[in-house]
Amino acid sequence: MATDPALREGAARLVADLPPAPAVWCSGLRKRYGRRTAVADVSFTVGRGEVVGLLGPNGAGKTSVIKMLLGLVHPDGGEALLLGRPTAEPAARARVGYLPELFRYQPWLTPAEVLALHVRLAGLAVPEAEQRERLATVGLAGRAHDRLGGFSKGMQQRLGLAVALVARPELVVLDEPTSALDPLGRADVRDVVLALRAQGVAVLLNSHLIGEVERVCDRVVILDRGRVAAAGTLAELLGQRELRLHLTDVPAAAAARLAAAGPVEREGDWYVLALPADHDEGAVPDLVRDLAALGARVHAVEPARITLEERLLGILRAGQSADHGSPS
Ligand SMILES: Nc1ncnc2c1ncn2[C@@H]1O[C@H](COP(=O)(O)OP(=O)(O)OP(=O)(O)O)[C@@H](O)[C@H]1O
Repeated sequence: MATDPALREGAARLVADLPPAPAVWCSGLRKRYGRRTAVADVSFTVGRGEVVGLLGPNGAGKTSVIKMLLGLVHPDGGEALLLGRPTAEPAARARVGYLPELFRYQPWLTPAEVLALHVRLAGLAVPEAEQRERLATVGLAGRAHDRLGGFSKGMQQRLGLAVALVARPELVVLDEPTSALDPLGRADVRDVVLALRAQGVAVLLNSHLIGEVERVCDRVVILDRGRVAAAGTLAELLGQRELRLHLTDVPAAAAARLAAAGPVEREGDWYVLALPADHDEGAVPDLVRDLAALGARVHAVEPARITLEERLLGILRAGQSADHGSPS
């Protein structure tokens, strides 16, 4: 069938004007190893320039999902696209940097040689100065020409991060990037992730260090037994803000005023009030004024918010008790 060149051009313009495909898109991913289901049903998206944390207990399926996304493990079901291309296409992975959970580089090579090798494998021309910069980013500038045989685990992990960054990726997948790092190294990785986001590079981060995820991630996907147990922005997941009040001599009218403000839990003289998500700015000062006017003695008022760790534990425990309660 002959196609009209004007029509073809118009279609090409339309496609060029579309927003870029997400960095990661997956739907209904499934994987079994023998009789064990590692991944039952996983769908999520990582937008361009977005930092998404993958959380979950041991064996939840995080590494299996990452390997399916990268085309290293063949899924039994579902679909995945990397930067808009099917993961099975090698071209899909050309602009993806990956730091695997377990890896070992050849001990006779130097960091400079490892980076040069990965640049060649990626088929890119990255100048040596830029490769040296990547080593400096991960704190290995002074060790560029030392043999890896004498490197500590943490230094190898730093090199792994440099490898993931060297070929100018548009998406970086980090599987437990800080497991061997000291606190300074962890802070360095945080800075690297934030710098990547500032450059518009998307990051998928699998880490058991929840505080780390809470500090750098825009969104979190929580996996439990091969399924997405919860997903959302930190504001969505941790949305409920709490107010801790230290009160004594609380008359019934003040207790009623407090209860009218939202659900309250009492621990001795401390009252923990869950503020409604849509509370306005005046709600807290109005409450404190009313409590005092009604005769309560107000010793302290502290804002509080549940941590991601508390939320994660709540989700996982709720999943467990739902399972125990359901008929088998
Ligand atoms: N190659 C494999 N062969 C057999 N079983 C596997 C294989 N890889 C993973 N599994 C199983 O699949 C399940 C999910 O494992 P996976 O490594 O994806 O979990 P994870 O969430 O990354 O765990 P962790 O936090 O401990 O690294 C586990 O029960 C694991 O034993």
